[in-house]
Amino acid sequence: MPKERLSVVVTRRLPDVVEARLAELFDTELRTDDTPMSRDELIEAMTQADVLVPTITDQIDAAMLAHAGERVKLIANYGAGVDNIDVSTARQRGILVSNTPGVTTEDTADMAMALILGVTRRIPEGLAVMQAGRWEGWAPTAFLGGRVGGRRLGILGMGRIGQAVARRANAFGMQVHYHNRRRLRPQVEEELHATYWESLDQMVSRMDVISINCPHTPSTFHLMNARRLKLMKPSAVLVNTSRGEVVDENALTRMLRAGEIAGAGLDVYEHGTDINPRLRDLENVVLLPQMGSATVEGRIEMGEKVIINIKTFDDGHRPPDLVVPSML
Ligand SMILES: O=CC(=O)O
Repeated sequence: MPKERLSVVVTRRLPDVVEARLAELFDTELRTDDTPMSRDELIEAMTQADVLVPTITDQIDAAMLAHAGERVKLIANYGAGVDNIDVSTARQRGILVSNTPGVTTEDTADMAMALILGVTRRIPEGLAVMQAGRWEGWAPTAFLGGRVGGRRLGILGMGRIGQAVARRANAFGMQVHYHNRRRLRPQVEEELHATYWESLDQMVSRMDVISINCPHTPSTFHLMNARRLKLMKPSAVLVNTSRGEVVDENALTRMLRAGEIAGAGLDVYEHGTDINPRLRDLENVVLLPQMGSATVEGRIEMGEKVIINIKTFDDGHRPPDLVVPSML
């Protein structure tokens, strides 16, 4: 008897090629409109399918997993960060969780660098002047930013993305420093010309630019709290392409407004789209709508990862990108 096809529910629209391949391989229910599923729809999907493919904006908490019943066996997250899923509870209930690491590393690092350049070289201010037709020509003292080369960059979280940011920063002549739970191997440190700081406080107080590249976990929530933000030099800039929850957004906003920090480049926010309105009208801030991993290539590769994880599971093996609580 032929094996029954695995049933898969996808919570959001994905790139066409990814949806087509999912539909070819599995008994797949695709989303027809590009709105997020409600809490009830997510629970229902888990009661009806073997595999749920959520995205990073679908919150899957313990209560939902408790309502999900016995059906769902794998949550194949379309995204590298899994802070949207209660991985420990899933594990306890025998549900596997996989993610899509690696494929968005370079794109996200590009965006971190773009934000560093955007803030220090005042790109949005220049763009706004051009778009308003207010440019009065070159002037020796107009739009003066800071030179990126020679600045000290402190990378908070030296995983794949942090290291990719370090490589770019080296190419721009920045001095690379980092703080991480684990120190890199000496050879990798040397390759990246990166100086390790055991004390995050000390690193923060000495850097010109801080780039946040750690995941959001209970231990990184508000790692950049008001006290630590106050340690930053008044001339320093903060860039975040990771998760908004790592930074106390209200404290950051207050300090930016008071001129206690020179600028910020943000791609992520503590409360999703509910951004502190006092951040929006600041000139020394570059705000992006969480587009760090938004490349055509990256989003297709994320889909390929999801498919490989499901297919491997379907074949009776351990999905290659299994997330276990001890990793978090
Ligand atoms: O933010 C994007 C991701 O976690 O993949």
